[in-house]
Amino acid sequence: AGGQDGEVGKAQRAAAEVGTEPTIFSRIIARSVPATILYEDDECLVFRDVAPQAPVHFLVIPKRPIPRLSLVGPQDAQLLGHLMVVAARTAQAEGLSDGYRLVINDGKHGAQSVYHLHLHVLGGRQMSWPPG
Ligand SMILES: CCNC(=O)OC[C@H]1O[C@@H](n2cnc3c(=O)[nH]c(N)nc32)[C@H](O)[C@@H]1O
Repeated sequence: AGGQDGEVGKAQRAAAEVGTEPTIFSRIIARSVPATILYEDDECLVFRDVAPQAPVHFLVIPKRPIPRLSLVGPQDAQLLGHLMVVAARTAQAEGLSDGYRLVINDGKHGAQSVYHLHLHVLGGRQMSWPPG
């Protein structure tokens, strides 16, 4: 969805509000907003994307509300590694044996629209390259 009201437009508006208030993902963690949850532990939550861009499309998020990847430091390495291991294990559980796309969008040019760090896992169809 192009233009100002598409994901990129949403991303540009969201970029202006980074870290000002809790995101929708904090509400999903708190269960005050519903989501189809695939996995949870002390450090992270995995749930299906509300607007799937592939037959399988889920998000892996840390419970700590890190706004975006460009803000992480060495102290986050263990957590970031955990998110990737959980992404891989959940992809396997979702039957993505033919492979999948793992995406982290950072900031305006990355079309990030929710400023709570999240890993996208998309699978179940042939992905293209380069990404748009
Ligand atoms: C567009 C890529 N850049 C990005 O930042 O992705 C954010 C991702 O979060 C998804 N999403 C937004 N609100 C909700 C919600 O209430 N519930 C769920 N289950 N997913 C949501 C949205 O569809 C997008 O893929």
